[in-house]
Amino acid sequence: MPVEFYGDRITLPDSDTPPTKGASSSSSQPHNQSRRSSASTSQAQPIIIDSDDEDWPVQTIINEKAAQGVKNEKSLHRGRASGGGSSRPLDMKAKEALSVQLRELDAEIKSVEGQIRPLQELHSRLVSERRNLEAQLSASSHHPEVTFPSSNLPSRSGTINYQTAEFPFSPAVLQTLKTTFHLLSFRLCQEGVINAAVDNRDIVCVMPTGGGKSLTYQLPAVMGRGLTVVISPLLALIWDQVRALKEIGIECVMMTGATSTSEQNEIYERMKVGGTKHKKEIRLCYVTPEKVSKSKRLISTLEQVNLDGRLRRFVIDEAHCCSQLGHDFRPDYKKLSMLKTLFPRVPIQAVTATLSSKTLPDLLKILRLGPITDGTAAKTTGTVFFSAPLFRPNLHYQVLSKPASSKAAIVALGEWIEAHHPGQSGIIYCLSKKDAETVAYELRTWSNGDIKTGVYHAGIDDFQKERIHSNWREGKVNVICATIAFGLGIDKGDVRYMSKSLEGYYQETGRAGRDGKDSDCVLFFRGQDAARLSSLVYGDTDGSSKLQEMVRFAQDLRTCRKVAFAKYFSASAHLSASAWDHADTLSSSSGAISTCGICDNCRRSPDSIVKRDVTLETWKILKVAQMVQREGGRVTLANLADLVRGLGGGMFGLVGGGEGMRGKRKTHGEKAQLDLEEVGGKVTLGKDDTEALLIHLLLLGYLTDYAVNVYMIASDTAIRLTRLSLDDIQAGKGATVECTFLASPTKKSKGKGKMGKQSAENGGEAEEEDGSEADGANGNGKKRKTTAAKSKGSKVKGRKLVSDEEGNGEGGESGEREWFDLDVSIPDVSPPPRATKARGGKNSQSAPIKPSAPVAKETSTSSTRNPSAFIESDLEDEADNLDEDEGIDFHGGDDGDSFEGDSEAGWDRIMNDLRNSDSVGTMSASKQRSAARKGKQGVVSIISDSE
Ligand SMILES: Nc1ncnc2c1ncn2[C@@H]1O[C@H](COP(=O)(O)OP(=O)(O)OP(=O)(O)O)[C@@H](O)[C@H]1O
Repeated sequence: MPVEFYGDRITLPDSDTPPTKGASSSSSQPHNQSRRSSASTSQAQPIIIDSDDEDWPVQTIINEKAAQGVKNEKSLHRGRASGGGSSRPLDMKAKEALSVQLRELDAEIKSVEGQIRPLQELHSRLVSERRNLEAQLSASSHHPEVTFPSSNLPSRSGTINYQTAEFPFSPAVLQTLKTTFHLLSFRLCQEGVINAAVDNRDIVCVMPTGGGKSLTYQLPAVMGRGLTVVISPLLALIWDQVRALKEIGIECVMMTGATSTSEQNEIYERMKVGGTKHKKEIRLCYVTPEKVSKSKRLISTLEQVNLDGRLRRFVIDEAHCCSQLGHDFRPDYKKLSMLKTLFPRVPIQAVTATLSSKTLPDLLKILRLGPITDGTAAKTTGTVFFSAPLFRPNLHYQVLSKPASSKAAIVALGEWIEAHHPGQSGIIYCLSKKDAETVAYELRTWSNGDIKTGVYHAGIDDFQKERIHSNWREGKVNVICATIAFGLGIDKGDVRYMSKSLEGYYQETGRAGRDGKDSDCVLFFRGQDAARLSSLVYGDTDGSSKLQEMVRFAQDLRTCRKVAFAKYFSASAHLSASAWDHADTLSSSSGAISTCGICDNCRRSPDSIVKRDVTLETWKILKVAQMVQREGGRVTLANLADLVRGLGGGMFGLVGGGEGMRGKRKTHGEKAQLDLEEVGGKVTLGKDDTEALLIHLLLLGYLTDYAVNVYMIASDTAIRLTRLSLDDIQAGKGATVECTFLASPTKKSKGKGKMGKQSAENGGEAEEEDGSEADGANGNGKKRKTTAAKSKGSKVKGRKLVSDEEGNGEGGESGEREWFDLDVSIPDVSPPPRATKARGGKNSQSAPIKPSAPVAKETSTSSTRNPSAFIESDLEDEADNLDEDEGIDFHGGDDGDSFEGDSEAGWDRIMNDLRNSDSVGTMSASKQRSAARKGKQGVVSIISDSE
């Protein structure tokens, strides 16, 4: 009679009485009797052990007779002797007796383990031998349905070059590529990785996003018998891959939290049995890391498959998620270290596109992999390492300046899409779920429905996600407005258009141009975004430093984007800078890298940017920041930009309880006023340039931020300049600070004289600091002229421009502001805004981009290039990131412009539309409440609802 053991209870399944917790048996029989009968009569019957698996009952089958019967019997007797199962408090003697029994049991378990181990080893050896024999047989019969041995003998040097087609199994590999995957040739290091996989090696493979990593494990998986388990982080990725594999007739399954119990039962059964006459063997099983770490049933099934010699390989996709040092750490990935412990002989293949030098050793340690060995000269032991050029020459990177107002940003976005990729596929990555929803709605409204948008983020339920995903695939939706939840793994060939980190940005842009055709990756960026992003990365390991690099990338008007990526990712020889150019592996340590010739900075006209001496402006900014600090105030980046430019009457907010320089205690919400004459007058840079300079000073370390990186203060470094007087600075004393700005065509046409000693330089590094600490004159011995003096003429001209173009010709502050907002130029690839749709807003700001010669490869025009793109967008002002409930002072958006969603009616309209729309996802209830609350309060403040 079978006995079921439910955790701490034993029941007789055919008993009438259901088992009750704590009781040894639910039957009327005495415990002893039931247990004895179970032990004595259930030979060769399974004991079913329930586990704590969350999703379904877990059953580990143990053959009582073969393995544990005697031991179980013993332990049952022990339990009986000690009154196990009783809830009576135990006296000292009984406790001691139990402890003794426990120790005995431990000793016995240890001894049994000792006996099992040699058997397990023997089993693995036999399985391996069997594979060898099978392979030899297959080599002679040329039958592709086999597994392959490590049959490529090392060369004389004792190493193996996997990147060749000289293996006994190479013909079968090529045949599978063509007949099963319908592909003609390999890309990048695919062939090497596949060879190493067929050779049963542990592998780490770093290939660019969209480079074709999937094939490197899918192809070996369909050669020969056995099951390959792919651990992948995202449902969207899993759906996509399983769908694609099924389309080409490969037996694959997925097991996620959404898989029903009956489906799972069937899958487990099929896994255990392998191939039968009626059902083909499952070749690939996709699971989430959560499933692996939580499901004992899955693990026990895999153990059985392994014992049967059919567990071929574990693939860990997006393997960088294992490491806390990576940009996307996931705790369940870390638990994958158990794989090598439980399945020491099953090879592991870790694949990723973004693996930094710091992450690689950590990854090896977590996955318990051996030291790496180069795939082109691999030792016979260790983990074979492959990497491929990480730069994809079909991706055209571009950073566009995001207009200050949300509405203008939508207009810029919409115009860009319609100009370059009308009616085609794209993804707009947004910073938060709310952003994604708002952008989707606004874009669709702005375009009168021409741009069909959909929303995809973690708050959308699985059913809707699937629907949006398939609508997008079928072209019913052109543009998905998404958070990174839509990012990893989405494989739609014709995505053309588009963070918190460059790794994330690289991943996101990797969705574009996966069919190999030219595509655009556009980052809409504004300095204020940095503050908003800062609060989102707060708490992330290295979050701030990663964000700094992202901001540096976005601000950089000179460095080739490919070089910038390479610099960032190439901190070690493992991922050398040249890895962006060549299919190098570990052996490469050369730092040489060519420019891409196709990004905005490569194509930028040399005279469209100017490098200016901004030491005086820097001094003023730092002085103002110090004055605000001394007064007990606090300013955001936008506030500080306004303050130094003399806007808002020099007012700034104070923190409650502080004591200002006038010795008076401040009340929360109180404001103070700044006298800019104390610092020699205002900074006369335009709004955008001032913001750019503030970010530049943040990157140089003169300014720093605090309170979740929202407020700006002068750093300790600031003293290098602020210790000097205005006269000293004007006399050219102290360090020189330079910054590169976009040049306006208007200013340029007025001649270099107006720029003073500003120089327009092309190429080389972006902004740099002279670094001279000498208190004497500048290097050129001349006095430092102020930008104010230099640009005075232009300023007046600017006001006139405003007057001419917008008919509001007012001077003063707003005139200045408008003039600087006119300090923009539309990339000459853009068409003029459409006159038919009376849409407000300014055009996106960018230096004129003209194809510059020589260009590495011919760049397509918008008409010939595959028409769609990948856009990174954040449409909220930094104030939007703050919650008024947090008691943080802020001064609202500096443009006074807000979404319609800021009013209750506006939100209602958005939500109704979102609900009724076929192409746009719905908004969560919490968001609705939040929106309504904000509407009532009339405050431009939106709770950050990031992923
Ligand atoms: N050898 C090849 N020839 C032609 N197309 C290929 C080849 N290998 C892969 N592809 C195609 O390239 C696209 C991207 O491949 P895949 O999804 O494997 O990329 P990936 O490296 O996993 O990207 P990601 O890291 O972004 O998930 C797919 O559409 C795939 O069919």
